[in-house]
Amino acid sequence: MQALKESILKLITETSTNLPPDVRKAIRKAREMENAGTRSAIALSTIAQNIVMAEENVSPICQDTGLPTFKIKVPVHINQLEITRVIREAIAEATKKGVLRPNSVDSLTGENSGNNLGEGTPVISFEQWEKDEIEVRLILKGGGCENKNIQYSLPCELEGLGRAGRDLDGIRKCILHSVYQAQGQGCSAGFIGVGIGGDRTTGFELAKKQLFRHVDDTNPDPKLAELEEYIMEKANTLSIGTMGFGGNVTLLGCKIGSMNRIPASFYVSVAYNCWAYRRQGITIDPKTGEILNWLYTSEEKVNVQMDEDNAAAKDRREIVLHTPVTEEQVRDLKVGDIVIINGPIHTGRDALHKYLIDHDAPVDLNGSIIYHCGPVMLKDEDGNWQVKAAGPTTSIREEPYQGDIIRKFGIRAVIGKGGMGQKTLQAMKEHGAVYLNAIGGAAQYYADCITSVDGVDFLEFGVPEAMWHMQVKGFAAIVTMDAHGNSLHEDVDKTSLEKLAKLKEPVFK
Ligand SMILES: O=C(O)C[C@H](O)C(=O)O
Ligand code: SF4
Repeated sequence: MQALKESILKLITETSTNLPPDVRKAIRKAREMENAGTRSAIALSTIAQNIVMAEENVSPICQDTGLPTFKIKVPVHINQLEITRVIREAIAEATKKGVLRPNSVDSLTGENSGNNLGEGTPVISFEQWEKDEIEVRLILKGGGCENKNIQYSLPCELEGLGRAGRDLDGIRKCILHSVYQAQGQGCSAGFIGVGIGGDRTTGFELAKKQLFRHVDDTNPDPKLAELEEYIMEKANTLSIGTMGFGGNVTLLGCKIGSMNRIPASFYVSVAYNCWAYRRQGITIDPKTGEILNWLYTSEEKVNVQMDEDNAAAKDRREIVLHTPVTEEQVRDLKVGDIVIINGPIHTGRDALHKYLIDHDAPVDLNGSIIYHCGPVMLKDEDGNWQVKAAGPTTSIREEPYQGDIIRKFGIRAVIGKGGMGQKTLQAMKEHGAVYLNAIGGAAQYYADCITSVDGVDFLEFGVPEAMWHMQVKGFAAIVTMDAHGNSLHEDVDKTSLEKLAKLKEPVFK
């Protein structure tokens, strides 16, 4: 199997950089459903642009290339140990090339292995089958949407929907609730895989297995097909929209599987996948290791871009900010404004926020903008850092720290995605700061706005967690929390909960 490593490397590269046609089709359809000029339409336009850039640059669609998970089917005589060894080599090589971000972190020490290899990473599972070829499927599911997975134990009480019993209607309620609770934090509009039954482990496995189905297939079980269709229709009435900006499209796909359970347990497990739904598969010749077929392809090229892409945003103020920013400038901003940033900004996420609580910052952060981002970085031949991908990460993880850090260091704006909570909103009001929502997953689009890397601190935290000092030009984001106590995230949460409550009455008897 000489060619196996090359084939796996191609699979990893294709999965990370080129969104499959069925996913593109779903995004295209979403674009057609949103009205031009709205926040969600603008976000989808950026997403579409990013998809095209990733394919052209052969670079990650999103900087979070997730936990690489391989599902492999082999004929009986195949050596699984050899395949595992080759996959691990290919993963390390893809990381070196910047196709994958180094994402494997020791849970006790926090140390990043630097090559995506470590205890439990990547995930590789085998199954035997009667066919002659090898099938390898890969999913790169990022952390933000993984954090939005949810498991319900029936019966239970659900916000907005009341009691969910041990029947099809209870299952219906859980699935609707799973979409509501994700809000924009998992980079909506998303796809869900649902597993009914099993135990806590096999339920989630079944849910994730659904994510390998084609977006446009029909469930062979007519009851589940009906439920999938119902969820697709109703989830889109919640008006959560792209990135939680409000809008007509909240869910892009719903796939449901069912398995037996034991009498005392009744789980509904939901795996939430962001729009950057990166999964691909190949069949391989077991003699040569060469690729025979790609599993998620189509004859026609699906164009995600539209004529409206250059249309101006309707009724929206566009404000250019040069860093450092003054209190007066941020107090003038309102929810809904588009901000274009020029000048130096600094990245910071989980490790940095924890550190800054009781340490000084390595640079002056007065008037600065902090970007919640863990980029993919590569050093070029001259030893200079190059940004390979740099979209925002989910900000809510910094909620316990952010307010204190804004006050302590005089930060004027935070860029991230998914919004933050009351504690941060309060600090922004008191101190004079804003939250700027960038488009999650648009890692190529934002990498393009970074004109140079001035330096890095805390590289010992690992590439994603380090504090990168960058110069940006034309970096666009939307004000979703302002210094007057307004939060678009709170508003969308509230209205979507009201809409969820409208779906309380039983549907499936
Ligand atoms: O880790 C990241 O860069 C992003 C993450 O996938 C997230 O959605 O928060
Ligand atoms: S940032 Fe968004 S698009 Fe990227 S992996 Fe996380 S949830 Fe997915």
